[in-house]
Amino acid sequence: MKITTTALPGVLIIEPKTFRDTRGFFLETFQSERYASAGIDQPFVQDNHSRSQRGVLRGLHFQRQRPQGKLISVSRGSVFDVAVDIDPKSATFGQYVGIELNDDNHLQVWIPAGYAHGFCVLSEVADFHYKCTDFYDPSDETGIMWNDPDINIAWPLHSPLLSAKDQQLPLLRELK
Ligand SMILES: Cc1cn([C@H]2C[C@H](O)[C@@H](COP(=O)(O)OP(=O)(O)O[C@H]3O[C@H](C)C(=O)[C@H](O)[C@H]3O)O2)c(=O)[nH]c1=O
Repeated sequence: MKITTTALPGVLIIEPKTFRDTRGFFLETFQSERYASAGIDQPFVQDNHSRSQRGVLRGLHFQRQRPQGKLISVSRGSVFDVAVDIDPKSATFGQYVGIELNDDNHLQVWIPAGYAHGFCVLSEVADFHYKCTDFYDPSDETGIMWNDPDINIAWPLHSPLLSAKDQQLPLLRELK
């Protein structure tokens, strides 16, 4: 397993060891001791799976009182995954990292609690999986606009398919 740090504190890119043979491939998508040795040692309490069509963008979301750490992977298709530093006390406040995760590179991203997260779909369909360190609480969910000019994310698409909720998210500068 190869771990790469990013410009955002604690956000890691993980490349699990993939075993390929004439049948296909095998990889361990999570192993508690190995991931704990990389600093991913908070217990996971919920696994999520979303499927989206090409052009969908989900995000940018975060949780206010019970922020979730997320271990993200893609089992089908390709997405551009983004984490944004929304902590005004952070030296990297307002900065983001973005990376393509797909069913060929098998890359994963660890996003600690406290970051905003979103992704857009680059393939006909994408199956998106993430392990969370806290439970879902709809009353605790909020977010920021995908195309916030102060963050200026270089999304690889221009007119995403957004949920009604995501079309009305505030800008980072508007957060209280
Ligand atoms: C997130 C979530 C949603 N739901 C239900 C609530 C809605 O009826 C339906 C779709 O929810 P939503 O539109 O909020 O799903 P996404 O837009 O994929 O939200 C997620 O998108 C970005 C990428 C994230 O990182 C967050 O985990 C999360 O905000 O699933 C649940 O029952 N449990 C959950 O944990």
